[in-house]
Amino acid sequence: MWADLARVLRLWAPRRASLVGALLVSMGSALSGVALLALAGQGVAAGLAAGGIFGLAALVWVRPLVLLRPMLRWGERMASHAAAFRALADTRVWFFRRLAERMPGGIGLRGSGDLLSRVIGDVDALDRLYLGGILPAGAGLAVLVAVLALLMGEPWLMLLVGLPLALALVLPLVLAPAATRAAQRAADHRGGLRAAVADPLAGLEDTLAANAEPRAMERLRTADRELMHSQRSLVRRSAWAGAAGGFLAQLAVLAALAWGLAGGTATAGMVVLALFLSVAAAEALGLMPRAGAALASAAAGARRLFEAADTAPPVEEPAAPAPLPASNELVLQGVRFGWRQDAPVLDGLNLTLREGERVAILGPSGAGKSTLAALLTRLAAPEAGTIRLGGTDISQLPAAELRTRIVVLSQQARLFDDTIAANLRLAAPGAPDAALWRALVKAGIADLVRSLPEGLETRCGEGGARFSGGEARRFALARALLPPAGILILDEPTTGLDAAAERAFLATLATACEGRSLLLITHRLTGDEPLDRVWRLAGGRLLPATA
Ligand SMILES: Nc1ncnc2c1ncn2[C@@H]1O[C@H](COP(=O)(O)OP(=O)(O)OP(=O)(O)O)[C@@H](O)[C@H]1O
Repeated sequence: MWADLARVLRLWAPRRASLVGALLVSMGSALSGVALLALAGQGVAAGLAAGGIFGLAALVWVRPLVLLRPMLRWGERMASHAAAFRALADTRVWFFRRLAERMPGGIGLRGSGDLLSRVIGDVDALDRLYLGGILPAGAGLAVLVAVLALLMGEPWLMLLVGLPLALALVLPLVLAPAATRAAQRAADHRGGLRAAVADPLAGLEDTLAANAEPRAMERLRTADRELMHSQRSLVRRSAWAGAAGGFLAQLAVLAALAWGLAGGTATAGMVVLALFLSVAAAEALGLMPRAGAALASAAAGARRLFEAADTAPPVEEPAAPAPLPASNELVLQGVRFGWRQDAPVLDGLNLTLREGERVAILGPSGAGKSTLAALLTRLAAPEAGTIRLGGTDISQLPAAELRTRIVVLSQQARLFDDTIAANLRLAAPGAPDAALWRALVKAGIADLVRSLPEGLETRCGEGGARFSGGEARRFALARALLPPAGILILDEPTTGLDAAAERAFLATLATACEGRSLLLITHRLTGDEPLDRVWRLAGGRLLPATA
């Protein structure tokens, strides 16, 4: 667990200044509490010794501290939370980027709910490392050092008071590893609960149509029970740790009292000081053992994050990238690839797509057509053979640059819950409205957008729910047409269109793809497609369609 937590700290290195700054404020705040009570203690002790009006000098110093303390408290809260939130935001972006690089090959997680739990819940849990672990430990350490320094004149008293306080400070380090398994279970169950909510809600229509809501509810109840169970175990540990911390703090008070009683009146001044100091330390150190559970939760979150983030990316970026070639000619030679090692989907595939050529690849379901599109956009890499763009092996090209040349309209192209304009600009940020309209015209959906009161600013709804399947498909095509890519791959572009719409769509294809190479991936052809050549994908290879 310590290695995971250390890695989190390394991730937060760019925020070191604000994190350390807030830690110093927190230590200052804790020390001001000690100073306040130490001065009060001295005042009382001086009063006891003089037997009259006591501690006037102490009172002079106490007054500014009375003001300073709440101000430092306020500053500590503000600074520490701001620093922690910034560090968490960085972590979330880092994690999202790592996921995005690994998702195309299938990251092997339990689904979107679990993934969401990792991006939100597990990242949030990391704040306990700082707010629940480092910050109180820093403040506690400062207080302990101050107490020891102030009692140094009486070594035995220092030892008796300091020992239980030091124990309270180190207890979390002992308790945290033991709580890790419970924290891990709680984090996993939280992920399970989110999945149990998100999955049936995402497919609500199917859930209702299959009368499956009682089963979905049962799954939710089970996930809830499991989460409650693991959380209870974690809370139990935290409660025991809290009690242990309280006990150790009281022990320090008791030790000071016992030492005083044993020493008689000669030691009264130091005893009063020690008593006041133990009370001040109890605030900073008494709750310290509970930090063990906080550290365990942070470690569990970190482990789940790194587990997902460290999955091997399906495609490595080139160490020394080659420049984008001028030509858009695509040549595939002897390409072999399988999603599982023992099951090749493509095996010895050859294909040449010349500039401006329009080629169709036919094949039954599962033949590997979409797999080919994934290889061409470097969402996966061939096990053997080469794919060259303008003579350069695409493994030498950065994926992002390659995708400015090769654009795919995938089978599951998705509209996001945003405006039509934002959905289109996903492919070409900064594209002017005129370019959006040109793409909409080419995709044959401009008239519909013109008829909408809010035009380009109309929201699409989640998954494009605001539009029919065919309309959503045309918007996705417009998005694919927007960037000036030389090669367009259309994977089953007419899915969801009726026969008339399909014909109309294919009729627009020639204009839509003007000046670009086209690779049309489909189960069947209608005869309306503007094609130069047709291939059939069978047994992992391409054969002429007539063969
Ligand atoms: N990400 C993936 N992880 C594991 N296996 C995959 C993945 N994508 C595809 N496959 C498998 O690879 C094989 C080819 O799938 P692919 O989607 O390329 O076929 P397809 O020809 O496009 O089929 P369809 O026309 O039904 O879309 C199938 O057996 C499929 O189960």
